[in-house]
Amino acid sequence: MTVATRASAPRRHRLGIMGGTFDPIHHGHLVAASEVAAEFELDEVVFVPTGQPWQKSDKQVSPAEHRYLMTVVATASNPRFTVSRVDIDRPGNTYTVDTLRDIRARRPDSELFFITGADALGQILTWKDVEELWDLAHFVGVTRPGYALADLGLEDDISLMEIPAMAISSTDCRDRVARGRPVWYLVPDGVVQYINKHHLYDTEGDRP
Ligand SMILES: Nc1ncnc2c1ncn2[C@@H]1O[C@H](COP(=O)(O)OP(=O)(O)OP(=O)(O)O)[C@@H](O)[C@H]1O
Ligand SMILES: O=C(O)c1ccc[n+]([C@@H]2O[C@H](COP(=O)([O-])O)[C@@H](O)[C@H]2O)c1
Repeated sequence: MTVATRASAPRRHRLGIMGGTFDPIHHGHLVAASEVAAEFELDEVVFVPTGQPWQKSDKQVSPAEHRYLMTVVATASNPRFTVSRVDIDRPGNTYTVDTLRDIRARRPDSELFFITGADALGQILTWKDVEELWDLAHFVGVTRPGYALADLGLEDDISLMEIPAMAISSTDCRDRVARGRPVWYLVPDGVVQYINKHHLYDTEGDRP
């Protein structure tokens, strides 16, 4: 006798995407990715350094290769963390709609989760082609000290999540290096060494 069995659909690969300028990457970014990965049972989180962050065009941003390599150094010890060059290899301004299309094209079998901090989430309605984003990925907004988690009325498309408060910003890390203050324990050790080796941010000639 043969027994008919219904094949259950295989679980789709769950891919988190942590986009950022990462100038430099710090422990706030890493904790956010780790917390969302645990909560949403993600198989992988890909960190995507921006190419040209158009909403930071009034600020000086370090060369993309430095930001990319610091991201590689920072994530190397976590087997579930990877880094993508899609945004830095695409010419022109970086838009998340392009990031998500490119990653979907490369990873068609994955379910995508885009991770943003409360400050970025508060700006999301100003992003290019925002209405297309919800079809490309599920968005997860995480808490960040100093910013309120905006309720955008998009609860079907955006999950909000409280994470351990890490009062760290890349701006503060850059300012610290410029003033000769340490960034040990704010950024991974390898990133401290990378900043030191390449003299990033030390406009006054001081080292981290
Ligand atoms: N301490 C933090 N806690 C939670 N999320 C964060 C934290 N720092 C950054 N993020 C989030 O990580 C993403 C990338 O941030 P980004 O690379 O711009 O870092 P940043 O510290 O905000 O940099 P800058 O100070 O230069 O603006 C954004 O979604 C941002 O909201
Ligand atoms: O798509 C947009 O128009 C857009 C505008 C601003 C920021 N983003 C994305 O938001 C993420 C965080 O950006 P940032 O500038 O806070 O580092 C990063 O992946 C950016 O590409 C995207």
